[in-house]
Amino acid sequence: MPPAPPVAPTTVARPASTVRVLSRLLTWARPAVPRVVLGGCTALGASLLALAMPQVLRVLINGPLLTDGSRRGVVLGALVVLVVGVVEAVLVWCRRALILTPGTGVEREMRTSLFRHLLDLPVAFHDRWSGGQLLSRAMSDLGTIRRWMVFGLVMLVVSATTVVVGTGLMLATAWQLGLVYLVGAVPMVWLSFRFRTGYKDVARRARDQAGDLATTVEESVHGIRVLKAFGRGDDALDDFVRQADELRETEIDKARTLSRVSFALGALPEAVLAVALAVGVTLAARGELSVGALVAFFATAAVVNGPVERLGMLLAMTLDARAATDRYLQVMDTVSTVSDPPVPRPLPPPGPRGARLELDGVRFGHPGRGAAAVGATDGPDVLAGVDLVVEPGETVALVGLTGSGKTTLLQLVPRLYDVTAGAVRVDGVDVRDLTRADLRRAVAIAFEDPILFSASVRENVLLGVDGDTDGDAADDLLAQALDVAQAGFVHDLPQGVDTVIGEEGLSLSGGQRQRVALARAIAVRPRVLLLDDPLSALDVTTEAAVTARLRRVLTGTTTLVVAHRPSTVALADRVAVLEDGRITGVGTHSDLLAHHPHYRFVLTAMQVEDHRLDDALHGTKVPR
Ligand SMILES: Nc1ncnc2c1ncn2[C@@H]1O[C@H](COP(=O)(O)OP(=O)(O)OP(=O)(O)O)[C@@H](O)[C@H]1O
Repeated sequence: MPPAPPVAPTTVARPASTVRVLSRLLTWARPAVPRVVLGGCTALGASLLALAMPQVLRVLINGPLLTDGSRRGVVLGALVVLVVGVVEAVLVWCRRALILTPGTGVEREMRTSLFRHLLDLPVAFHDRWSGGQLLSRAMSDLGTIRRWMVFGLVMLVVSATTVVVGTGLMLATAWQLGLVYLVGAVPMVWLSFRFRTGYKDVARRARDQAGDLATTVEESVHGIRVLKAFGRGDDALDDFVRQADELRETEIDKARTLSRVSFALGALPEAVLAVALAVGVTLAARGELSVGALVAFFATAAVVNGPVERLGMLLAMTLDARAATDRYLQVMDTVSTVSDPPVPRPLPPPGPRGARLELDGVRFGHPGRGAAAVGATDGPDVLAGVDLVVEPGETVALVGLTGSGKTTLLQLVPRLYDVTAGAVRVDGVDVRDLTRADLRRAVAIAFEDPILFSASVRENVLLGVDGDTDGDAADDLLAQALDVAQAGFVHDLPQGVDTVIGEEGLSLSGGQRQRVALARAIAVRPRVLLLDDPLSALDVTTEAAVTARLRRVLTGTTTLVVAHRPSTVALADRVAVLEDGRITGVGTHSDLLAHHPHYRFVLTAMQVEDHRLDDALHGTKVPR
């Protein structure tokens, strides 16, 4: 069963007012403003023309119709109505044509900015944010913002203006009836205000729950093999249904809140008009109001009532857009703590034997899940003062018990995380003083769990190689990297190195994926190669062959390798023991074996694990 998705952490204090939040969309929407404003003007023009119609009616009724019965006047009036109607239709079409394209442009721009920012944010951010929450921000939240921008915003402005102008016209046409309408508007304004407060929170809750649901789908699909293998499909379904029910409840809550206000905004104007009708007819009967004015008042009220009834729906769209914008800005406002220095330092020219790697008093603790800020280090120190030097061209194996921090230490070198104290230096330069591009050209890492992309073997292996490397040089790098990583099997794939190896390389075996991932690190020809037990899925013979080739070919590379097996340790020049967050011993395998009790303990644990795997493979009972 997939773990419950974490609640997305809040990373910045968010502005409270809806106008302020939505106005920040201008950062991306600025190029679209002229067309949106023009579209809004045409929509407003159409709406004002609709309001003009009753005035034409009034003139017609009070003039040619009721007084002299002139046919010419009636025909003229009818022509005016026709022209006004046609112009109104043209204006509505213009609004749609003007606003459609810029809306999609803004959505695209915002989506690209979000993706760029996600790529820039440090691993610590991605540790704490679930994929579904980010996916729902990139897709449905941005869709909501686009719809609001091209329809909700424009129609809200147009409707509000129509209501104000229309009420003014009603007052001018028949002030007594206008006053009745104004009195009726007071509860409508109050209701709208109450609606705003209630709907805002529920709109945000629905979006967060939709993000959690997306996370559950993503995790379940990702872990489908585990769910099936352990027969936990029903549990996963139960979990999904529970979350889907929660979301449904929230959506119903939203719909109820909206329908209450929509009902009130639909019924109240009608009730007010009923009162106005009674008053109006009485006044007309007494001769205090002309029939033309009475008809014009009600025709205007009919035009105004449409926007009033729509106000609830438009307010709901606005509050949905606010919730979506809040969620979008929550990510965009997160400042990347791992960034390039203002004045970067260059690396000295590479030496013939690789770089000197130095860890000096390095401390680091993973920020706890749900921490308030990416840079927060409220977790305990995993590394509590690591001192280690790997000389140029040297291969050092890093050993320690499970969870001692070996992977964490490796990840500090290419700045996947930044140290909280101390420094990591490559050829004497603090990695934080280098641009990330320079650093990642100098340092390459191969992980134990190799992530391959849905692309050809060639693209996967050359991922870290400079894009402007010419074709032949890239082919050489590819061939050599595949050779060193003993990944010759790729030539037997249907299209050789051009075979697309499927989503995350799932069509390859674990050992094959590891070798392609290792080739990817080697192809960079880095000064420092970091291997996080990247050969764990290989048999001992292939591992020995790979390591021997590595040592022969990568003479200009300094290697730090996390070792989980005695066979990996044996291939290193020196071994460093990580214990309680510190390096407590560095030396050759035999030195440490003789003098370092913790090393002996770790090695014994490795051997037991190795035998257990071996026995398991050969069907022998494993003593515990
Ligand atoms: N992303 C993370 N967020 C929070 N804690 C983490 C994270 N990654 C690792 N840890 C914690 O840091 C500690 C060190 O983990 P690390 O993976 O570095 O150990 P390791 O020595 O490589 O373990 P192993 O030998 O099992 O691979 C562990 O207690 C682990 O739970």
